[in-house]
Amino acid sequence: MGEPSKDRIGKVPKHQKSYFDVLGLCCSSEVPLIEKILKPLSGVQKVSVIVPSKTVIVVHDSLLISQHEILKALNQARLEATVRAYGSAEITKKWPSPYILACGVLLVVSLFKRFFHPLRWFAIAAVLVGINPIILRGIAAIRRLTLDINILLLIAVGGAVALRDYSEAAFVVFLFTIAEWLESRASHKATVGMSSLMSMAPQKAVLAETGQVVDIEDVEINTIIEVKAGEVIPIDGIVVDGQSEVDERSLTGESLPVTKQVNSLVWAGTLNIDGYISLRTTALSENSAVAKMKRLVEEAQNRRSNTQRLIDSCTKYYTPAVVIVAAGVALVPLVMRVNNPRIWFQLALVLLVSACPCALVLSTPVATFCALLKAARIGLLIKGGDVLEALAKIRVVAFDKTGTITKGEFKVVEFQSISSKVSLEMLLYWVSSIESKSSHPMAAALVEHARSHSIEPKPDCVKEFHIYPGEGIYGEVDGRDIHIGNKRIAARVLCETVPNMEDMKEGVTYGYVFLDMVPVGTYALSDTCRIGAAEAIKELKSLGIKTAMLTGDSMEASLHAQRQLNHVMEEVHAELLPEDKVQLIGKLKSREGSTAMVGDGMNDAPALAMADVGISMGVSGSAVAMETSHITLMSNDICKIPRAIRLARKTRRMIIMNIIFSGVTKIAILAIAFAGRPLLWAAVLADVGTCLLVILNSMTLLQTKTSPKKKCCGSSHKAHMEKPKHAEHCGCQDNHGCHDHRKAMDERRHSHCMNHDHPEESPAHARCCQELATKPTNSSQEHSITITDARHDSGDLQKQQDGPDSNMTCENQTLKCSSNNCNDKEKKRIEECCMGNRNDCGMQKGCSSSQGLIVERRELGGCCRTYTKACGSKDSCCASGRVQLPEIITE
Ligand SMILES: Nc1ncnc2c1ncn2[C@@H]1O[C@H](COP(=O)(O)OP(=O)(O)OP(=O)(O)O)[C@@H](O)[C@H]1O
Ligand SMILES: [Zn+2]
Repeated sequence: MGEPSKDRIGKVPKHQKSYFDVLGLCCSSEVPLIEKILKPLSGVQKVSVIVPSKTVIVVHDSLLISQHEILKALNQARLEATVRAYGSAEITKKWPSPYILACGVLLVVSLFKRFFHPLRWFAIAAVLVGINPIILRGIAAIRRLTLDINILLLIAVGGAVALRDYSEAAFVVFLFTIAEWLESRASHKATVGMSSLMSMAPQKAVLAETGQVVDIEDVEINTIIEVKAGEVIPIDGIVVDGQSEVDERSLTGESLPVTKQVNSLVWAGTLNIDGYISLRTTALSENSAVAKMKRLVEEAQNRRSNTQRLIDSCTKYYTPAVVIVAAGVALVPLVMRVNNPRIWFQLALVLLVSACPCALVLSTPVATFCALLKAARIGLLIKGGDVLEALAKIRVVAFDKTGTITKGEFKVVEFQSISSKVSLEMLLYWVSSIESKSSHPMAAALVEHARSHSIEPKPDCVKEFHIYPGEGIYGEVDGRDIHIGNKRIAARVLCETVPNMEDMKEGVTYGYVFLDMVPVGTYALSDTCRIGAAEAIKELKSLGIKTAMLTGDSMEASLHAQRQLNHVMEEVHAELLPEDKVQLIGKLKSREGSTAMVGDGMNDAPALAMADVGISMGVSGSAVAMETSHITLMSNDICKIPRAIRLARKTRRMIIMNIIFSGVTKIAILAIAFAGRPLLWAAVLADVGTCLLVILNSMTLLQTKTSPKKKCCGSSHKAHMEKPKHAEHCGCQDNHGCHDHRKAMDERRHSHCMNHDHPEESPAHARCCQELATKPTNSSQEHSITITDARHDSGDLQKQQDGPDSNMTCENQTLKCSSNNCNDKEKKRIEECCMGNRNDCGMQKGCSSSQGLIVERRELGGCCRTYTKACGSKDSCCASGRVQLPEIITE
């Protein structure tokens, strides 16, 4: 991170990234040409060519070479390049050029030569009018000593004219130019998708102190910047002032706004919907999550898949080979003075045109490009075509437990001192101080537990600190050696007898605190499964994929999770060290075949790297996991895994289809030609037509839903019938029915609608808010449907986990509450239930004190907000937060 800022201070080289739309970029056989042109230019550092969207990205030193000079170099080669303004995709020509149209008209006129013979000269005119761009590009290709489709076509046209087949020549010119135009129109759509990714983050930021507008590249870490309502957040940061709803769709694919307040993390490229916030930046703009995503998507385009490599290396020999054969077919009969050399000559021309492997070369990259784009739109970052290919072949998916299958939001069920010499306060102080240095999800819960006992952790008092992966942590506080962790850590401190905790609640994770070699404290933590988890796994099963759980947690805790999942997981492996996970992945690979691993933490990174496909959770997840993985789920929604696999399989089918299609048409044309009917126009039509069809076919990947039959939450649920209504309600397009925090989301939407007005944003949205204002009862009813359903989704699981009451009751109560019928007794019950159920309202997570941990705030967004805004007092969170709906609106 130090390097770029040095650059800035020194002001010497200024790296610039320029985007060019290059219309003359027809297939990937032109990629080496463009590289040949640009790479030798001084100041050009990196060139990437994205064929499907006809984009060339150049990283260059703007002092040595300007955008304009690069443009000139490209256009000298007749590549029809234009500079793309930041993020905007140029609208390609709506209509074909007048030359193409004139060419077409002249051609049609010439077809009447049967009735009036001189009309055939119109065909020559058509050729002359239309051929200009082909000639120019052909000349440029010759200068570069390459053989491309333009030259092949020129030979073919010249040959047809020599044979006095004027109409044939005109047909070839017209078909080729019109098809090119069609292609550029088709790929424009892909370009738009691509640039919508690129334009996500704005280029300027506003400094909060001075109001000065600066380039985002010049913003250092820890700068305070401001973002007004309706603006896109320019750089990743932590909110230091204000609160707002933020639309994170561009990053996570989730369409419901997330509430942000002080200490929330916000990401560049997400939209601040309705509030004024100022934030402290946590990254340089080039390292923000969205910049990383952009980089990855761009790199993904350049990473060729195996199929593509195969095709590319074949076509290297294909074109010259066909040209040689064509020359042979034309010349040999001539030399041998056969009777009818004309037919052989025509055959040679057909062969020449067929020598262009355009469609074949396009078939993989275009499909891959569309699939990657589609994936990015639903919040899945796939790092390349080869990953997509590997994903289609997956036989087993292994999941890490904590933070992947489960939410990773632990509750402290039990925390006690077991030594008469150590008070509970002392124990809490030691544990929280040490844990505050750890990023393990358990650490957050323990720290929060101490806070709830009014004990502030003092990380500064921790002298030594060490993490034992899979075991726990060690720290030296005020001269005392403290170990915290599981049974393994007991062995490490040579403590032989671990306190017995068998009578604790089932399914919790036990932990021990050791002072030197003596156990002084015990605790138990519980975690719950993500709501979509069981469905996601079931869906994988329906795709014929095996699933396994690999966890560092105890056997009891993992079996408990397995029970929550209704035993859908085929294998459960517990108490694993990071290296055990790697070994197991290796075993799964050799036993079952291609294996994917899904994980979140640092401990999983080696296993993620070992797997054929490593999938990491979330932008907020560990950076190491994101780097080593092949796929990143931008939201923590594991339902997207079966979706991704479906998309990958579909893409594979698409590619195979494309290859067969383009191959078969070529062979058919050649077969007809050899059978004695060499049709030049048919060869051109087949060539450009297949190109076009391959593009259009791949494009369907962008449009269609990747989960056609079953959504992972189970389509039988009522909520899915409600979804259209729901979607319309807030103006959101994406399906988010199976979202992990459906309920929380709904609350967010709810509070979102209650707390702002911005009709200009989206009419549907405004309608939603109006509806809420005028018909509180109605809307809360709709609200409650979703809640019921969320409970329904996880109903069986929750029952097993918490016994008959708690969660379910709480939700039922809220349900009643929100319909405005709460009596005091009920309210009381709800309060109690909320107290015991932190995930519901976030009360005990420090919401009210506005000092909660960042991650928790992020997760708890909606509730916190409703809560602080509406009721302001701890005890009435769930109870009155929603009941007071109408009042808030009139407020
Ligand atoms: N910071 C910590 N504080 C307390 N205990 C810890 C800590 N880190 C690890 N442990 C203990 O070590 C065990 C294994 O941790 P590890 O990170 O390998 O796996 P995990 O996060 O529990 O589960 P998974 O592998 O499914 O993510 C934990 O279950 C916990 O008991
Ligand atoms: Zn919605």
